[in-house]
Amino acid sequence: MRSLAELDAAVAGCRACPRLVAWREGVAGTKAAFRGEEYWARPVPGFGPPDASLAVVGLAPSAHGANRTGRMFTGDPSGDFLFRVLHEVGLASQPTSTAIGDGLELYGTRLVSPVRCAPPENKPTPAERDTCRPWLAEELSLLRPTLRAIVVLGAFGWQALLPVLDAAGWPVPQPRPAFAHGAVVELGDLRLFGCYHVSPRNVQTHRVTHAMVAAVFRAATSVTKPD
Ligand SMILES: O=c1cc[nH]c(=O)[nH]1
Repeated sequence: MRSLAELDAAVAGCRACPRLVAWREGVAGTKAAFRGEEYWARPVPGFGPPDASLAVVGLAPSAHGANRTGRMFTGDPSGDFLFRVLHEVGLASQPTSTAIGDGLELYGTRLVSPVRCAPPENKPTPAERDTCRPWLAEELSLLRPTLRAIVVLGAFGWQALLPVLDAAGWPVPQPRPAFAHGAVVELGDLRLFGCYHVSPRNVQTHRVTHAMVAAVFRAATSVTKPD
């Protein structure tokens, strides 16, 4: 079995989905605010320690966020929101995440994604989600010895994750539970928490607020850090 660092390196070299390869590379440098910056423009590995007890499942890197910086949720408005919450609940060393090398550390928490490449309009196809699935499956199996809780940001991540957990032998109920904000599902020694995605649209429409997301992460940390 390879290590998480070896998996991260393999993820970053993936070229399995021609549409996503073309998009992640073609979109680099097209936003005025970041013109002249060198983009990562590759698949984005997970971010956080290999012995994390909490995983956070997002959707996919954004074109000018993680696809630019090479780190999950780093450099986009969703990340700006998420890292403020993670810092507030004691899971991040600082409330901001701007670039690899900015000093940010996550405590017991790993950010993972069902799709590793930035997709057009933030919408991966079902075929792209399925092609990307083995990366998520392998990452979760490497985290398994310490993993006790997963916060899933949005229905896409929920629907991508449950078949992975099922196939890996976690006791996923049938029919599979539906995504909802505030959903909590016990899978033996693992607890899943549903949370609306922290996308700019959800934040601007007040579908999701800082307090709502912080409450989910506090519930999750009560599992991973019971004292
Ligand atoms: O799920 C998401 C959304 C925005 N940025 C990411 O890196 N992941």
